[in-house]
Amino acid sequence: MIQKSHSIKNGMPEAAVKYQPYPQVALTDRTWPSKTITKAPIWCSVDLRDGNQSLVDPMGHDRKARMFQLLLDMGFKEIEIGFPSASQTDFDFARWCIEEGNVAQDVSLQVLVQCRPELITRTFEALQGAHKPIVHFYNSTSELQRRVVFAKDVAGIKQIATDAAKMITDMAAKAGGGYRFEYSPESFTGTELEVALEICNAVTEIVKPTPDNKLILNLPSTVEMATPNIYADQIEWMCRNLDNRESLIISLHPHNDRGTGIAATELGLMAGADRVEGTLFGNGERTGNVDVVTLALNMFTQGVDPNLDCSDIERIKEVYEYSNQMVIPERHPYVGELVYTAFSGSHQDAINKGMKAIKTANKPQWEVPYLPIDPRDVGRSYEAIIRINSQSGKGGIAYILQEDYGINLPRNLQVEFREDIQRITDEEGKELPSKRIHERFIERYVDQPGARIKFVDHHTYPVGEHKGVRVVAAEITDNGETKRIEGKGTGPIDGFINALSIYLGIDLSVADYSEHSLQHGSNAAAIAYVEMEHPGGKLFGAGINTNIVAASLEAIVSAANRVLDMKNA
Ligand SMILES: CC(=O)SCCNC(=O)CCNC(=O)[C@H](O)C(C)(C)COP(=O)(O)OP(=O)(O)OC[C@H]1O[C@@H](n2cnc3c(N)ncnc32)[C@H](O)[C@@H]1OP(=O)(O)O
Ligand SMILES: CC(C)C(=O)C(=O)O
Repeated sequence: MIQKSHSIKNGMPEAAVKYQPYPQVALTDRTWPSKTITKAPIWCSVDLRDGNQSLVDPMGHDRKARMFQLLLDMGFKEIEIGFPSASQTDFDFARWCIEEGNVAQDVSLQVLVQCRPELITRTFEALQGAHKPIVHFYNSTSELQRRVVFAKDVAGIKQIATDAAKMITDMAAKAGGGYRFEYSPESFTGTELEVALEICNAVTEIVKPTPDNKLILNLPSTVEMATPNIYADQIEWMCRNLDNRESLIISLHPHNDRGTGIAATELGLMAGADRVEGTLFGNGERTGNVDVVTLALNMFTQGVDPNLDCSDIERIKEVYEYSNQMVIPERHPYVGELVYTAFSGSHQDAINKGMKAIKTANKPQWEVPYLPIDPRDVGRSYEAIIRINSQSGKGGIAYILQEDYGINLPRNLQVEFREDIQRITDEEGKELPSKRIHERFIERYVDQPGARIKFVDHHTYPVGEHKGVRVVAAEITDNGETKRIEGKGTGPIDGFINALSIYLGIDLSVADYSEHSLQHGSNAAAIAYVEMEHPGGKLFGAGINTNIVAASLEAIVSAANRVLDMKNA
């Protein structure tokens, strides 16, 4: 039984009694902090092995085959297809990949095996006929596992690794060569560096790699135990001290127990590693393996070609969800449903302005606030960039009306309409879809069901001796009754507002006016906006018509109706 901690603090056992801090690495002249990642590593997908071994229901043939095809399509050149000595399913899948998988010659199939003779023999059976397969053998080397799991000292653990290395290289030679090898001191992050170095060097001595036929030395963060800088120190230390470094490919295999798998991998690459093993979106044991899609897209957004095709992230997600039978959360980097969406006002305002600026600048560089990547680069659209709820502002509402309906609200109308939308979102406490925002705009400013005044028609004619002044004679309905009204002005807007002011007995004037064509919808209509000054202040009206003058006069009527509503309220 696990001994109970005596002292309790904040309801939990006292941390310093139950857990120990991870030791620092003695590397005062570390160089990785000033390095940058300038090229993609060699990628190896371990979805079909490490990912698969963590699933509630491991993949059968169909789920594996679909994932395998995706990995090939994405451009992985090294794919760990399973642990063929562990199960018939994995054995048969290896045979299928070799015999029917249509694997190009530049792709290496990789399989995992423990350092156990019967499993190694079976692994070679599974690999017969494969082109340059990678035999990946491992044994655990950590202090804890040496003591608790294997009950062996360092020499005994080293012996497990070297015996397997001998057996594997002999079997490969007997089979006529053509194999590649990978060795992992599993639980590396729990292993003293000198011990890991001694065991790795012993394996290297047996495998005898050359610069043309390198050994992959995989240094896994089997369990992530410390901050990412410590992993980077460990990798730099190993890279400096390993024998025959030029004949080695140093590989990372990070897990994500502390939630810093990505950071650890990036720092590990800066520290000198050449290769990364990981899974799509980070499926894997416990909190997962490192997420290779995020890693690749992190590189991409730094201007580095990631050498992995992530251009159809929806397909990657779909296959991930089918094959792993797991669901990707909404906030997952680059792929989550909500990661390209802003609900909050200031973010929406900045995105709206950024998108406009990028269109105007017409430059290839992407620079939109709050969007570190152009969603279209991964096959996502701009549709969901902005969604409206009670946290939203005028910029977001304006963006939606512009993008979805071609309605380009003047700034002061954005402010006015936002107050109306805010009332609704506060009342309902939910997201307001784009369609409802548009319906609300049309109802309030354009259609105005139940409004007192409707515009019907107008014509203008000159006023005898006054140059430039015209009479506007218009037909309107007032609560359904047809009325003829008349006014004077320099143009139809001026004259019509004069006519309405006289008719309603309210002093009205135009404070601002604008219009534009409406590209959306079947009719090529125009929309006009009028900001109307009245004794109680200013407010907006809008009109939509295929005739631009009619649209303007409708906008005046719209504003007048709203003034009347205010007076009656
Ligand atoms: C960190 C990782 O992801 S490592 C990969 C882990 N993946 C898997 O285990 C998935 C597939 N594994 C399996 O299906 C099974 O474990 C098998 C078929 C490989 C082996 O099954 P079994 O022999 O029945 O059982 P089990 O796994 O419990 O064997 C453990 C034994 O192997 C030894 N062992 C474990 N790993 C290794 C290794 N890498 N090299 C040599 N011996 C090992 C253990 O010390 C233990 O020995 P003991 O029986 O003397 O106590
Ligand atoms: C076999 C090794 C590489 C492994 O999966 C791990 O350490 O997590």
